[in-house]
Amino acid sequence: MNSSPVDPTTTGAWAELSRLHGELTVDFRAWFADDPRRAEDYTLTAGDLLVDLSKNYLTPAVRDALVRLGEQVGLEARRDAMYAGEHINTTEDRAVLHTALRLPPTETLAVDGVDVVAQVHEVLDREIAFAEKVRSGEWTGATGKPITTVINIGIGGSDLGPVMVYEALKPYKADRIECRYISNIDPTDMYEKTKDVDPETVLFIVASKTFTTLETMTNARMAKNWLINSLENAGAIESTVAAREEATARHFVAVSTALDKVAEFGIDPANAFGFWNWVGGRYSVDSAVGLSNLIAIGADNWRAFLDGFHEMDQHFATAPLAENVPALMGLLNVFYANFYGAQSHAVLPYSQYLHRFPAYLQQLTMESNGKSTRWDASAVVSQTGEVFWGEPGTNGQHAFYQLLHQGTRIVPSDFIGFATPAHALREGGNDVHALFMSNFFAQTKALAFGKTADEVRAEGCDEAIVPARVFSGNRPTTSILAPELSPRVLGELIALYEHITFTEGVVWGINSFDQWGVELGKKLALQIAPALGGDEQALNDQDGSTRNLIENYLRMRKN
Ligand SMILES: O=P(O)(O)OC[C@H]1O[C@](O)(CO)[C@@H](O)[C@@H]1O
Repeated sequence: MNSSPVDPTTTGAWAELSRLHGELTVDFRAWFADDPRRAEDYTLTAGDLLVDLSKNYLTPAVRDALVRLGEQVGLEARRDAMYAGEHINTTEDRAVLHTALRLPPTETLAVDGVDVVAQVHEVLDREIAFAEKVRSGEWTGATGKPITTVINIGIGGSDLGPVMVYEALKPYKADRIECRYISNIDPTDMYEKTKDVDPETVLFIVASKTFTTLETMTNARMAKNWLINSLENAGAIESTVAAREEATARHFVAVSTALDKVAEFGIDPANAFGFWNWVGGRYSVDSAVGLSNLIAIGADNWRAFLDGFHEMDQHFATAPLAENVPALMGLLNVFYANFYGAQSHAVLPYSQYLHRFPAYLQQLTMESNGKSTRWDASAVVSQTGEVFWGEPGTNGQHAFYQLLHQGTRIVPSDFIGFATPAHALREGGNDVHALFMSNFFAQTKALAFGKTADEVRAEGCDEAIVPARVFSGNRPTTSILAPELSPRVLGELIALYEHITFTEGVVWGINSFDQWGVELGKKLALQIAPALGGDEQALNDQDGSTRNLIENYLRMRKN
């Protein structure tokens, strides 16, 4: 399975797409007028998601060619290899099995001789038991008070997923529990998140796959000092080693694949929740990394969340490519990136609760596919990766949509909306959610169909500014609609983008599961840190620009 990837540019499908790209005149007005069934024909479902692809550069011939591209690069075989636990993460010689995190307990999946489903459910059951104790108040801090604040300390995949899910599922969370997230090594993050916290009722979750990440371990040590000092200064615990150990055990738990390092940190192994090296950090929110979310929303909602992932996993595994939503969306992204020169992709959730979804997707997509090397170590043969970005509607409309509507670049955009809001407020007799969703539909309509010069003129516009008020239209969007933003639907959405990312990676021949590109900066930071502490040699070892910057930094610094 890890033999050289197919060079996509040599496939018949690529040649066909190239030909179609050259011939195709995208004209959504004409395409919809000529084909009354277009909307239906290109609207698919996956789980609870209705996905309207009709405002994309799809014709029957393009769709066929995209499907053939998937076939010719071996998308289905590689997907099956991933699901079966083959070591498709070549540079780390690992299986890639986030899909096993959501398999029902009735399934089995032997990987390297071990049933991973049994392992997953053993940890899940322990997590659920722990979360229920915290939620019920049975789990108390060192002074006997129930936990009211959960602070997750982690970064990257050990933070972005949990924050995003916490924000997205706030309507499902227990009232008496608040979760906070400390990720940045900027000490102000720690300061702001702890300054008003009662140390007697806080629980820290140290989440780190490796348990070596500089930011997380530094913040975890700071949190431990803060906790012990705060409790001692308040006279809440004795100033003894035993009291400190007891306080650490009551107020700290860990999530990691490196349980030996968790014990070294002083966290009771009984309060550590493991996962496995076959779960990539950015694919880990549905592992124990989501413990803060499980505590917030409870076991039933958490199971529904996992069911949503599984539903999408099954769709990706079984739907024919022509109806396979993640596969088609991934293949379309390749079409835009490689044939239309699209460099970025907007994700525009029409839900304030999804305000961290684009940030979460940035790590998922860009850490996965921002690569120049293929899985057999050869150089890539086409542009790879897309810059994912976005903000919730309607905020984005008043910020960057100008570029989407009238800019010179093509920015394929995914609109995500929900039929029923968590809070159906009204204003002046109006249903505000309906007003909100009217904007969703209006934007996708405007992007697709634009406004001609004649239409502008018909409004009596001064001829001199007609060109500035023309909208070209023909800007591609995908509309994703779901009944409501429930735990299950959120699981489906996350898995959808995981599989879109995978699909793109397979076409480009990329190992989407390593992240060597983040290593160099991490190492250099460790070499540079002594220079900021006054080490002359370390300063002199730097290049001219870095040395100059550090000298200026030291001059400006007040303390
Ligand atoms: O969970 P860990 O091991 O602390 O790693 C945090 C993050 O750091 C990275 O390794 C690199 O940024 C991410 O892939 C990962 O999600």
